Amino acid sequence: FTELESDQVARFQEYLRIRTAHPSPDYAGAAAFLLPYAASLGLRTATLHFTPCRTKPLLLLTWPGSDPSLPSVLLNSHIDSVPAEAERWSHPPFAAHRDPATGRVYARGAQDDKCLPVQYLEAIRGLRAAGFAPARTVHISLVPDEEIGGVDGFEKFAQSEEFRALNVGFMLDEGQASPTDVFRVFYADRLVWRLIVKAAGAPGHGSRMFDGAAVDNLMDCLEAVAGFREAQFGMVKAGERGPGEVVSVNPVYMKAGIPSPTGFVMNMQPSEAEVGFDLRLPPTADIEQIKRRLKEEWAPAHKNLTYELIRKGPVTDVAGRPIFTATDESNPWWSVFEQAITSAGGKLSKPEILSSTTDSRFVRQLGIPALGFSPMSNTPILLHDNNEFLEDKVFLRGIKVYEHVIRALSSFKA
Ligand code: MET
Ligand SMILES: [Zn+2]
Ligand SMILES: [Zn+2]
Repeated sequence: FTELESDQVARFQEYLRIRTAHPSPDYAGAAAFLLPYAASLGLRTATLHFTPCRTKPLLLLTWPGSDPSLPSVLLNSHIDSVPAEAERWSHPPFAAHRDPATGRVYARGAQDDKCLPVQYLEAIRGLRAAGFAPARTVHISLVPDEEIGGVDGFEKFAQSEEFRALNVGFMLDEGQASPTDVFRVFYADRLVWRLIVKAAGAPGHGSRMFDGAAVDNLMDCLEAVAGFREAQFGMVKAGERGPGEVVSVNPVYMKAGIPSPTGFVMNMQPSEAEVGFDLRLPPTADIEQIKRRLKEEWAPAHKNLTYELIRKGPVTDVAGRPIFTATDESNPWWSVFEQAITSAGGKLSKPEILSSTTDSRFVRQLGIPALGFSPMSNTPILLHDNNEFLEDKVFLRGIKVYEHVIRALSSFKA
């Protein structure tokens, strides 16, 4: 590595060591790292707040273009991460340990998505060093709370006067790693709902066999959901659909039992039980059909099951259409982006629907095109997983890719 490259990896590690994981993300620590970093590159910086407590800053970094009348380019990244089960990691999740043999940097957020701001900023450093000046203004937004739905983050930002004033023409946001050597790009996200099913039932002695116990009723629900899940997953396994093109429904928590000082009472059947599901739908999926299934098959009232289905975020754009960004000649930003990847020596896979969900949905809802892209090729998909890592060489290559991408997007004149 050159001295610059070693410094770039070191800055990535420094950012990863700031504990921005939920449930108590250190947003102040992240701001104290990112704002002076951006200022040292000559960017304008601003901090926005959308909560009265002002503990959830949204950082806005700006590289002014020579023609401010042109719509701007926005590069987004969320500051927060999901939690980590430290004892199950081979390296501590906030140490950002770099394995000298493989170059892997291990940390919560290494892929999702704390590589991005450092790559954006280092690409700008490279472009400035090369004497490049953008025609369009380039903004970087670093937002709180993406992992918990974005309610106090991008959702409020997208509705704000400050956002409108940016006159955003196109946004790039996080994508997902690619296990092969092509880069993946995403034109839509799945819609995210949370589903909670509660079962009631007759309590009784742990030894007694009877029908209609709460856990028994809940198991009927789980079985019905499992059948549906298997059919959806089957289409992915058979290669008929991409992982973003089916409905996923996965149990993420279960609650039942009567607590005792040593755990749970073993000889009583409880009168309540509960399960939470992460439910995701492709933008064109029929939610009414899912609701019918829920009422009739997954959580029928006659089995003493009740449910709550809560939508997280918008489902259609300003014109009432499913939220997605065009990846054909109708969207000039698409070809500029595609050509920039080629000029960087990269290859793109066929545009996909992201299986997870990002802040892009709030921008697409406004009718502004947005693509999900994280330049991580030859990398296993480890977001929200244990031992999340990104290889130093892959991280550094990403900086070069963004140099091409930012150069092209900010020079593009319609
Ligand atoms: C609950 S909104 C989405 C949060 C996160 N990005 C996910 O896809 O799980
Ligand atoms: Zn993310
Ligand atoms: Zn995530």
